[in-house]
Amino acid sequence: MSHAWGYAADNGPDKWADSFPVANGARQSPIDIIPGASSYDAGLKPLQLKYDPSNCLEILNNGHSFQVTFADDTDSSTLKEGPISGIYRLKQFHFHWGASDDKGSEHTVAGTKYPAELHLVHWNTKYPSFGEAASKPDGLAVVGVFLKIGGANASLQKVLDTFSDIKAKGKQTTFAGFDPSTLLPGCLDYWTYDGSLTTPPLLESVTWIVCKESISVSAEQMAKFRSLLFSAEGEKECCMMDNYRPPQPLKGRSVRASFK
Ligand SMILES: O=C(O)Cc1ccc(OCc2ccccc2)cc1
Ligand SMILES: [Zn+2]
Repeated sequence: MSHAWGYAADNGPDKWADSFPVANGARQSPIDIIPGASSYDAGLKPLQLKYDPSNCLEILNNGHSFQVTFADDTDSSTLKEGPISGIYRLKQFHFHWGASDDKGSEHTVAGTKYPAELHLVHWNTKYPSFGEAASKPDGLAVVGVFLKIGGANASLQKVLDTFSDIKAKGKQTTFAGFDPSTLLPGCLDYWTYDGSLTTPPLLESVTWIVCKESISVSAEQMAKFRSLLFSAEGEKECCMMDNYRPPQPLKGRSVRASFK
């Protein structure tokens, strides 16, 4: 791929293997989760998520999604327990979504697509930094949460209210004091499997933790997601939507469930 990766026909998921051969690797993400084929593991612990809103720094349009970035120089916003060992620090969260409400999530559940999926990205503090951790098989842990059309989500609205400041690629603005735990479902039952980043460089370093329960988003709020741009200021406007990779081959991996 001579030009940067994206989600269009000429630089999208079907083309990523040209520049990132690991795209055809043994532990790629996302996957289609088939509940009946997952195995309940009584040894899986409940997730221990503790986030400090004062770590929330800014929100950025990176041209692929928007992301909310956190200070990760201390253990004040962490993921522990669940399927992982040790302490993983929250680095950022972002979303993937569709052009319409019938698609947009990366993981699917027995073929069902959700309109969007939230990813909370954490890195293993046994490594010195996110960048170092991202290249290790146990380096990252991403909590995935499905968004389902329903009532408006007041917590999500705080994020959407910043969009006028970050409409174009490369725009960022201060976003302080946001508590990401307000975006989590009430029940933290999950599926877990070994996978990868779902965007280039597609590194096979992610322990995926996908919540069974979704959070709500209104159709009007989903329309707001689609008002962001893939394009930078001064470029031909291209609305940000369908920024999801489709499910990848399981290649013999097992998916464990924390619930019966
Ligand atoms: O949640 C996902 O989509 C996986 C994912 C998680 C983190 C992420 O960070 C970008 C990045 C990671 C490693 C190296 C360069 C860039 C990129 C993708
Ligand atoms: Zn993601």
